[in-house]
Amino acid sequence: MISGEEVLKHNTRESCWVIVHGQVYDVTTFLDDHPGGADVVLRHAGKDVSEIYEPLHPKGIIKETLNDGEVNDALLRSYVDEYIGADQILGPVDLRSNITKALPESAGKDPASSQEGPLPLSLCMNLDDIEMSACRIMSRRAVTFITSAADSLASLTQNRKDWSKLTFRPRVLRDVTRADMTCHVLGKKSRLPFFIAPMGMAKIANDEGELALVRGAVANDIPYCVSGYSSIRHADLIACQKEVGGGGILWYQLYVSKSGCETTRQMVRSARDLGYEALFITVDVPVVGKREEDERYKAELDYAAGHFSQSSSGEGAPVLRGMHSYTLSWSDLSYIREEWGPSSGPVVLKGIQSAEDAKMAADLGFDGIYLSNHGGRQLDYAPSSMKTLLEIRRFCPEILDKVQVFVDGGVRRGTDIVKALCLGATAVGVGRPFNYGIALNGVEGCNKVVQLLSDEIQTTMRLLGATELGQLGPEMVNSTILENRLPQYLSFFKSSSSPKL
Ligand SMILES: Cc1cc2nc3c(=O)[nH]c(=O)nc-3n(C[C@H](O)[C@H](O)[C@H](O)COP(=O)(O)O)c2cc1C
Repeated sequence: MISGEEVLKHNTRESCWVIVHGQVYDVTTFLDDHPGGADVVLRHAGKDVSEIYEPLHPKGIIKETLNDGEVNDALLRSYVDEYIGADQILGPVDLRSNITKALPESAGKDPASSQEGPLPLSLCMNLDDIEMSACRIMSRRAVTFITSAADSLASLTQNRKDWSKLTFRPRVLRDVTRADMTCHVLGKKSRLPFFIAPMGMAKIANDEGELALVRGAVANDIPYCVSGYSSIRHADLIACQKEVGGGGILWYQLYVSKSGCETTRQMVRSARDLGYEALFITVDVPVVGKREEDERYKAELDYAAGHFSQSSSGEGAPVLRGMHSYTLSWSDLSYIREEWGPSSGPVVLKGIQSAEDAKMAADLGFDGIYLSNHGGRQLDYAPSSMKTLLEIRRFCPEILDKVQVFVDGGVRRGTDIVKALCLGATAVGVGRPFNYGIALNGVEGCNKVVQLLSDEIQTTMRLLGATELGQLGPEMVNSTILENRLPQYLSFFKSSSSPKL
């Protein structure tokens, strides 16, 4: 048994201990690999961090990891095994001793303390109402994490603006009693042509986290692409899907970790064995973008605590934010596909932002491409998914017959979704609004987001003169403004060599 006083002495970068649920861990060597950065751990070094740790990490992630043989969620184990060895569990803390507790932090005033309460869901008329209402009740930490985007926010704002630059060309005098929104995605039928985009750490928005999103996906029979950084164990999400009736479609989103090929293989294997129906490999995060509001928030906490960054990287060291593989290349995708296996379901590349890469993915036989700039969180001034889609239509339209195309970023209206479908998208991803929905009222909030979008899609279809999605086509949209802004010259005109997988 280790006393609380003893643990408190280990509060530096050289020796950093923490207590989680009664166990003392030496996390010194893990500091630089902590996904949230070393500073957040160092701020609480020597203390009992259970209350802060709990909402952000899947239950039992450390304990089960170290409990050999009893782990059934290798997706988590592979990650933690990599960083926390058995010798880093130092033993139970003496509960009679003086234990210093780290309390959940908040920099500045939480929106939750504002006088204005949330709007009841029944008074939310669109996704902007849902966002405004959720931001009134979420902690500042949650608002910061969910809303933040890269640098000058150019990609973030352009995402929304580009949807508004497309206008419709409706046909009238058609019988539109019926408006069938069924769509076929990656070999499955979905009731609606949109899905829940992958977002890590959903527990930051609501205690149920990803479970609320799984329940919502099942209840509405739509796909949910679960983030590899889920704050609920993947095994529990799959179990939940079965418990609530087995509808919906769950896809697994993979981040390739910098810790190497074996970790990645293990994650892919576990996702496959758990029964995820498709693998989405995120390829736009060799490093994490410079999300200044996130960084400001952390800096303010440090400043308030009189704690200054103990970052180990010296001056002049390369800035490689995050813990993803920054060497990931086209040729690495072959081992990932091989591990997933040919009969385990489709494989899609998420984060494609140019016609060249779209063509490369199609030529290499991927089942889908997911055009996305990560909700403006990665490269500032990256193209919106709509610009990339139009670029593909102009420079390599033949690939639209070979791969399914997913788009996301700034989608807040049914009209945005219909525009994307008219121009060749198979289905459309919606991110932040689902986090805002569950923040307001768990699965009910998720259902409300689905209901608002589905109502808007149906109405748009009817007003366009379409009774099923197959009738939507490019002639129903005027995209001239965006087409005039497309690049003139693409690199694949000069290169004949594509990598082979
Ligand atoms: C809070 C948050 C967490 C995210 N986490 C992931 C993730 O774990 N994996 C991933 O591929 N994309 C992630 N994304 C990007 C989304 O999948 C999606 O591309 C983006 O949110 C779409 O833009 P929208 O939020 O404007 O709808 C995240 C986005 C947000 C806002």
